[in-house]
Amino acid sequence: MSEYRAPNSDEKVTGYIAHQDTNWLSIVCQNEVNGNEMQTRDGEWVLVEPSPTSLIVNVGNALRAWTNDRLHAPFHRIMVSGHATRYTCMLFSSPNFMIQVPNELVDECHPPRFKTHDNDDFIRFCVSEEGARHEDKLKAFCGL
Ligand SMILES: O=C(O)CCC(=O)C(=O)O
Ligand SMILES: [Fe+2]
Repeated sequence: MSEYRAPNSDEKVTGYIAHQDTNWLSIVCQNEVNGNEMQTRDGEWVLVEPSPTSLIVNVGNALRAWTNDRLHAPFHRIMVSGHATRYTCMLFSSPNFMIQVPNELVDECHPPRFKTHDNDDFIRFCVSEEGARHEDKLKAFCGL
């Protein structure tokens, strides 16, 4: 669970800086207080506004690697404003095994994008000083 305190102002403040998830999939349920913004491939920030009965399902870098970059792991950030505290409940699924691009996803138009790697090593890289220096941590860690 996460709690994002209400800033009690109309101005948007950062609750969580822009990042890509390291895992396979993230499933997020929020208490009807918006704040999750996703970046499109064109660099535009879009507010995610799920219905009260919807969940946000987000692709992380592990699934991006396994699909040879075909699934996009969007940068996202949490921006909050107003007087309501935002709560989210999240489920992260994270593979703790080797990630190898399947042959079926490699062809002339889609050359291999990532070296076979242990996802635990990738997570360690993400939280290291070296990892912190890179915006696209997956590419920096195992990009081809
Ligand atoms: O609170 C949210 O909507 C998502 C939080 C998030 O992006 C994360 O914990 O990785
Ligand atoms: Fe996230």
